[in-house]
Amino acid sequence: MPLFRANSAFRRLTRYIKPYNLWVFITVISSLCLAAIDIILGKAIEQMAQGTFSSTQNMIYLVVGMTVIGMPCKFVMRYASARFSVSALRDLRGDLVHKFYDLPVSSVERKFTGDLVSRLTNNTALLQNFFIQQFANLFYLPLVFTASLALLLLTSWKLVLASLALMPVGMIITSLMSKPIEKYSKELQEKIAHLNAVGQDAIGGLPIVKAFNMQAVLLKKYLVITEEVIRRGLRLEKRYAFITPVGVMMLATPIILVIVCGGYLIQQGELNAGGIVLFLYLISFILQPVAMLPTIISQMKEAEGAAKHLFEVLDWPDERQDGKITTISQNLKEDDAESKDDITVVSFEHLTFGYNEGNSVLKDISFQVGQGETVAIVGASGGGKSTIFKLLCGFNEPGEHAGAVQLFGKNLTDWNLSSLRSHISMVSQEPSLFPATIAENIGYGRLEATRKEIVEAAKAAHAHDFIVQLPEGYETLLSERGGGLSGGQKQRISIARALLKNAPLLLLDEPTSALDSQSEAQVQIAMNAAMQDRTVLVIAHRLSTVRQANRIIVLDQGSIVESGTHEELLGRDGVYRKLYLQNFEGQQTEEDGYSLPEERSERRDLQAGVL
Ligand SMILES: Nc1ncnc2c1ncn2[C@@H]1O[C@H](COP(=O)(O)OP(=O)(O)OP(=O)(O)O)[C@@H](O)[C@H]1O
Repeated sequence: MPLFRANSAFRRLTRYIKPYNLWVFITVISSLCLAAIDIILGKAIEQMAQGTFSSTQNMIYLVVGMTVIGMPCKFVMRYASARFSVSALRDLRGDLVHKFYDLPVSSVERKFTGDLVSRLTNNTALLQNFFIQQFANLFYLPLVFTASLALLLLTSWKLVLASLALMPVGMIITSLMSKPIEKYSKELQEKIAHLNAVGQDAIGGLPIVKAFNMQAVLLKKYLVITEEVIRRGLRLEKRYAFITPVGVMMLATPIILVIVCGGYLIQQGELNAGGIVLFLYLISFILQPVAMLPTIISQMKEAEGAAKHLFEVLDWPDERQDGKITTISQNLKEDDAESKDDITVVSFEHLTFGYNEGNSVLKDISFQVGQGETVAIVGASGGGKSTIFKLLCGFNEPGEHAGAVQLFGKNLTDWNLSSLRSHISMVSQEPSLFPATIAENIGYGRLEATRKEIVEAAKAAHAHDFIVQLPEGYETLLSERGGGLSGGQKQRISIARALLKNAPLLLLDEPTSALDSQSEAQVQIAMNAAMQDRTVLVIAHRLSTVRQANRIIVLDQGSIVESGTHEELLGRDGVYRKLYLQNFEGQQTEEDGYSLPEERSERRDLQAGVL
């Protein structure tokens, strides 16, 4: 049967159903009981019509008895099939979410979020509904069909043949018509996923959409995809519409044939009235499965399409799970003070890296960051600053012969990625918040942290004061976009999270978004707290940050063109000086509270072109 052919999506689904075999068993047993009840009643009706049943009173007892047993059977059948379907699909959803976390960041970046969410919600719902609605039928219908057919064949094989003569024709037509349903359904699911992606992005990017008056353009795009969804949906529905009258025809014609041909057989003395009554009662149990067959086959194909779409995700390659290094080597431990200053936390050795073959984003990069050092990376947009961070977090990995990246003295490729990340705190340019309370958002930095530690981290990040002023304080529920909080407040929550994690290496991507000067000053203070006594690599956009750094690395189109302290670099007539003149000189450094008097005069000097 194609349903469970080797490696088919349904076969893979059975793995999810297996743990709930008890509920599957209950579903099967209750559906078989229901089939048995129908057959017993059919037999009794035949005997009644033939006048061979013991008494009318016994018949009533039998009908009432069967109904009393049948009703709970129906309940159990429906509940048990829902029970195993919901449980199995919950596990599958869990595996999918787990899979999303196991996927390399680089491969998820290329996918539409809406598409992944749609697979997780729409496709699993489709499968769940199929199992709830049709699974029991897969047992009930064949049994009731076979038993009814056997009884009717024993009564009059001629009438069986005559009444079901057109059945094979209907089945062939149905089978031919339902063939493309699986393909159509998969294509529809893909389009729905695309539609969800566009819809989700419209909601996520609402401020920008409005600010740029992009509503009309995006709405048009949405409507074009909606049209496409409708077109594909209707193409699928057309198939169902073709199949439905065939089903009706298959249901109606045998009954007419039973009456016409049965009457003829009675005239010929080959059948009695009881036989006709039995036929009219039992034929429905033959016709019902046959009439439902097209729907079941179509829904099955649709479900198979959805399952394939899901298993496709589960088959995407995972991020590597190997790597024997799981902790910082002994020489980095606090108590080993001797060589502390010589310890290299980050080391890039002649690293060349590109996202696409033949297109190097980083070219022959070499630099080191020692323990306790703060190193700032500066450079024009697109120069490769964030790519360095992505490499350090293992989101992307360098090729085999393209130089080396070492963290805490070990090659990136030898590190177990999850362990490596537990040694790194990261604050990204855009604050990343999750749909959870503020306390939870900070607490994600260290799951075992106590409330006291969370509050301390918030205080250190200068977030505590505004948090306690919120009506629900630390229990304020945030949306994933942190609605209700200012940009600077969101950033300080992200910094508090990084502070709580207290990892030995801090990667800090300074926010460039226009925060008002007060917010910016507070974020700056929070950042300084985070940088205190830590090894920090910071993508710097602010003068006060570069001035604090022990060393500045200047990236230009993927290459390190200069490196040194702020003063050293200003002394050279190089890229840094140009950047300084372009970007830093206009900054309101007085407001961040960190500008030095000589900085202001220096700026005047630079403006006058003296330096
Ligand atoms: N996932 C990716 N796939 C392909 N190319 C990428 C990817 N991410 C970045 N790039 C490219 O790599 C180059 C460096 O990007 P990167 O984000 O590292 O620059 P950046 O210096 O951090 O820029 P900015 O200051 O604007 O954030 C750019 O040309 C960018 O287009």
